[in-house]
Amino acid sequence: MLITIEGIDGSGKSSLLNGLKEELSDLDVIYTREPGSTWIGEQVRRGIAENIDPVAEALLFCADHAAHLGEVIRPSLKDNKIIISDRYTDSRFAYQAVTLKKILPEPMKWLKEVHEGWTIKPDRTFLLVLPVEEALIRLKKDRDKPEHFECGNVLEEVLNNYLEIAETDPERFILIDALKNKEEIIKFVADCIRQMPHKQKKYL
Ligand SMILES: Nc1ncnc2c1ncn2[C@@H]1O[C@H](COP(=O)(O)OP(=O)(O)O)[C@@H](O)[C@H]1O
Ligand SMILES: Cc1cn([C@H]2C[C@H](O)[C@@H](COP(=O)(O)OP(=O)(O)O)O2)c(=O)[nH]c1=O
Repeated sequence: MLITIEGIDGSGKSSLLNGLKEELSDLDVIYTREPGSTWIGEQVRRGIAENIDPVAEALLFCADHAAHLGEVIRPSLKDNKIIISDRYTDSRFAYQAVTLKKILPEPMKWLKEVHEGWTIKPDRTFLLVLPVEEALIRLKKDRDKPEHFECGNVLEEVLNNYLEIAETDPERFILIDALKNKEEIIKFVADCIRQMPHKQKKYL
């Protein structure tokens, strides 16, 4: 079972994941993230830090996703594990549709085509919905957070993309009001995960 957590920078994804580790400690869960912790993930972070060409950056994120699928997602699904990923494909759809906007005529269409045929769709996605101004306040408090997208306008567009994507797939998405307190959010998501039917599926 593949569960993903999405939202703009500072929306509380890492906090939620950490909380779930405790709340779901009796379950055998694989926690993972994109960009990943492999050498490709390191190159993605380097690309972000050095503000590289947006197409190069988008393709690095895709390469990282391919490695993530090969190294973590597919093997864990084969073992019938519960996987919870901090960011996944929707991050590309939400963020790169903005960064590629001035380069490609239809970035979202391009991004969907690039992923077609090899990615694996999550069973459930929790989207933390937080107003950009609150995210910026939270991020300012965290000095160690990347500042790549700490520009309100970009995050505003990213948030809108997320909401549009969620609208097209209401069965997969659960929207969370990220203004609620951490404990309440963690408890709600943990309960949702416990209630999900965990059936054996066949994956490539
Ligand atoms: N529900 C919440 N209410 C208030 N502050 C929060 C909440 N969730 C997270 N935070 C704080 O906001 C900041 C960013 O949270 P974080 O989990 O790192 O977000 P992300 O991983 O999405 O960037 C951290 O200082 C965190 O403690
Ligand atoms: C996975 C992914 C992340 N990103 C961006 C979102 C973040 O600004 C940055 C780093 O991600 P991350 O380390 O998850 O940052 P945060 O914890 O603040 O959300 O990379 C993309 O633009 N596209 C992607 O496909």
